[in-house]
Amino acid sequence: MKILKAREMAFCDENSIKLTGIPSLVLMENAGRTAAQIILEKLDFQSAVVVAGSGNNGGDGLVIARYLLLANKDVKVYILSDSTKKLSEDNRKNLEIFETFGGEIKLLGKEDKLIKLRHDIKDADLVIDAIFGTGFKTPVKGYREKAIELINSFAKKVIAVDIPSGLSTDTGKIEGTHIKADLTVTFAYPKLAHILYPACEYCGEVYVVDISIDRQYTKAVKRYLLEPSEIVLPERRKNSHKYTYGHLLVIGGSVGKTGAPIMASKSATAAGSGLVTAVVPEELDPIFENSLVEEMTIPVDSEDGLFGKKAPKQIKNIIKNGKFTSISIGMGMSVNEYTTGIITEVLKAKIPVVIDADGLNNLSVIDNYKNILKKRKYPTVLTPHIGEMARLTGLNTGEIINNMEDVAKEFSEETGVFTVLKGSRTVIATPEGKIYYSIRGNEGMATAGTGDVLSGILGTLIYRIGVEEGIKTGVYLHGLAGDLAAQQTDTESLKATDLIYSIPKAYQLLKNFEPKYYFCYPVDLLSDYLEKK
Ligand SMILES: NC(=O)C1=CN([C@@H]2O[C@H](COP(=O)(O)OP(=O)(O)OC[C@H]3O[C@@H](n4cnc5c(N)ncnc54)[C@H](O)[C@@H]3O)[C@@H](O)[C@H]2O)[C@@H](O)CC1
Ligand SMILES: [K+]
Repeated sequence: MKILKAREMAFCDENSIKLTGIPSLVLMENAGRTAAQIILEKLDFQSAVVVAGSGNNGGDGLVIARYLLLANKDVKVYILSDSTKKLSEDNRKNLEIFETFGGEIKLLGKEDKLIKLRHDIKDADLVIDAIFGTGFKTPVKGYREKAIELINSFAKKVIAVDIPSGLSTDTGKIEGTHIKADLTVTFAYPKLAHILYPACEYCGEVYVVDISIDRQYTKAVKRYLLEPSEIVLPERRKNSHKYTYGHLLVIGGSVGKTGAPIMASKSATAAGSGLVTAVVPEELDPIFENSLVEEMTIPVDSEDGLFGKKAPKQIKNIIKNGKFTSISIGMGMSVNEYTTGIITEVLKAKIPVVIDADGLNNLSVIDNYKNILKKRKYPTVLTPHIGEMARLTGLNTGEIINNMEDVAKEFSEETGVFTVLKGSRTVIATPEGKIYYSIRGNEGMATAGTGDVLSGILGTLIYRIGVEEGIKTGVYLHGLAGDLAAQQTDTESLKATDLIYSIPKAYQLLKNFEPKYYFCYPVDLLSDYLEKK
């Protein structure tokens, strides 16, 4: 499913109304009725206060209020405006319909009625926040801000219509007072604020409902949420052998950092590589031999436990003479002139390459590395975290954190590589400008080695199912393995090897996943599966 920005949603709404001919009141009716249905289904309550703004979000709130009234709930409606003349046309129309159905509204256009609002919020089982939606412009001030504060302080449960009021649709940033919701019902598509941290933490569980907008008007949007129903899985054929499933070359390791390539190699086997070979510094080979059972090693020249002078040429020959199907390089390889030479050789390989960790640090010290990437004719995947991206681009970490999507997109478009920019919400950018987000993963994965696990998974899957699908599935599988591992332990104690052991279960969950939602579905389609321990 796509993830939209406010203007992309508005463009789609406007064109659906103008060109497809669906009346705006029908869209609003669909939005409000389906939201009411979710509220009635999910929550046990008798009384509700609807706090509505003057725009179309408020109009949705009035439709919800009508359906709650029809369901025999006690409904009180506050409109945050001093005059019905200031309401949007569809809002006013729904206000009139609500009154015709016997509903009562209170106009709250200045601070004088806040005490009454506070009293009603305290009395009610839940509050419906329909103050601002996608038309919100920060900041919120005056009595509206106070109303939001009252809701946050006294409501037993808060349901946000479209987006918690006070959050900006297009970013994860928090810029002022905003609603803290327990549940959000949004329309047609999720928006960035529902997905990105920290804003998404204030949305509660997010449901997306279809309101009959015409989706042809979002064709230009190339930003997607990875979904279990769309994930492509590798397949095993009965009549096959290990070479059918690829031979991944893992290159990495140095004294003190042997675990990194070991975890990448083991993850590759768990992700379905037919064969895995780790190229490692010779002096450390016994350590690798000891830990890697199913995986092979090729020791190359080393000095003081680091890749040595002859290593680049040896690796060049290994790649040339072996029948490898992809390479994952960088984990724990350290940075010196020889390792830089190794990266240069690897970039000449005529197979897909995943570069992570020190591989990226080596890359960033190569003059003109962007040109080398641009000229490379075979798929390249870079998996930087924010610090590595800062070294690659020269941007400071703050600039990257605040513009993850744009930074990844520009980098991929400029260099022709696939970028997996890792963070609390990993962003994938393709050379053609597509963006993918995954909502899988958790804070427990902010621990050493989880990146090495991702390198091994990606190295395997970009061969098994193609580069773009391999990255999408790999990132999702990695996050899901983390979520499953977190259920077995505590997020404090989660460790990278737990992820490797959870890969089989993650595969099974994805293989057995059956989408059962139409018109209305949670953003996290696996939430039911993951809650069950
Ligand atoms: N046809 C459509 O476009 C549809 C829109 N829908 C709803 O309409 C919403 C968007 O409606 P609107 O564009 O009318 O915008 P909103 O209802 O989100 O809010 C805009 C209103 O609030 C005011 N406002 C914005 N920021 C403010 C601030 N900081 N302080 C005080 N006032 C502020 C604006 O002047 C305007 O009156 C969506 O979120 C959704 O809930 C749905 O009904 C589905 C159909
Ligand atoms: K809202």
